[in-house]
Amino acid sequence: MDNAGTTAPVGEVPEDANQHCPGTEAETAGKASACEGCPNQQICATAPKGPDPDLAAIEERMSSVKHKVLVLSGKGGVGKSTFAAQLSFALAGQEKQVGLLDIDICGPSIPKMLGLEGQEIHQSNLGWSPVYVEDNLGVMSIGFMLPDPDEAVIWRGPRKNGLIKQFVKDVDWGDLDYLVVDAPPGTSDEHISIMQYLKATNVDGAIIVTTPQEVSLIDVRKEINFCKKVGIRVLGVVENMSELQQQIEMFYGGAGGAEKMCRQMRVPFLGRVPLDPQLGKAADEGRSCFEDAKCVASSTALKSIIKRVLLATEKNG
Ligand SMILES: Nc1ncnc2c1ncn2[C@@H]1O[C@H](COP(=O)(O)OP(=O)(O)OP(=O)(O)O)[C@@H](O)[C@H]1O
Ligand code: SF4
Repeated sequence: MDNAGTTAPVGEVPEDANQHCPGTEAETAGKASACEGCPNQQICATAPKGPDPDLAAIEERMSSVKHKVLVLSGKGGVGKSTFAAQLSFALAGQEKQVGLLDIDICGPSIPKMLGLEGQEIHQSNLGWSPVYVEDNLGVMSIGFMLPDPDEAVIWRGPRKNGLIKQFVKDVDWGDLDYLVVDAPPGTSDEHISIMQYLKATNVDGAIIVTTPQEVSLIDVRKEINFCKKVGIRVLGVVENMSELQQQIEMFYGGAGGAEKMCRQMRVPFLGRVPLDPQLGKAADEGRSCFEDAKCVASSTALKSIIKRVLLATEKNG
């Protein structure tokens, strides 16, 4: 799809005034104007309480999105963005209308993984227009706003929160079957923000990506507990890079750790994706692995996982 159909490029994200407050002892503590946009508001004792006036606009915007799925991981580098990108390609390949939202503000890799590096966001009278891979696959990421992809984004929580709010309130997604949200690793400001904004809008749930290593699984347990705490359903866990194609177990402990952990934590196990250099190559080149015969090992595994995701979400209506 031609992305140039709209008007002026969106400029730099405006500076958020509230970068100063480390916690409840700030001199501005509790003043509504100073606290606006701060992701700590839900947990801050001195934050002014009251409904966020933007929530109604977010609900309105999200009312045209049928299913919302978050892709999370405890640790970085486990393949979460790769999974989110391939999930989006797969859903779009099934004629679904798909939006992929990258809220990894400090490390946006989605533009590269979708082959959209160097693209810019445009604005129309309906809001920010996503960048389109295909007519039915639109993408939004801070990566489109950075003049240099190597530039480091060093933002405090309130400013990240402000941008995430804009992503769910101001992006003209249109009617979507699926909005896939790629979050940064861990449970940080971005997670609190997205949960806060999407919770009221019927999120289907979260998919958690991990590797079989125990250090990764420890963080997955935290991630599952975080989801339970904020009331987001865990659709299931994906064990990525689970084995070498030659059946060599790379990680101490080998494959299967995630499935055992899922039984203990009583969450669904969605399946394993093998370590497949062809999948890494497809991700680096911004391509769908489903259209590459060389990716047969990983794409077969991904297809059966995505089938389970579809079953779990479509049961929701
Ligand atoms: N199954 C796999 N086989 C081979 N390479 C993979 C596989 N999954 C992911 N990779 C590669 O591993 C690297 C890390 O993946 P990715 O960026 O998706 O991880 P991430 O969890 O999103 O990381 P972060 O959130 O820290 O940016 C990428 O180069 C990707 O191509
Ligand atoms: S809500 Fe945020 S800005 Fe307001 S007092 Fe608490 S920590 Fe500071």
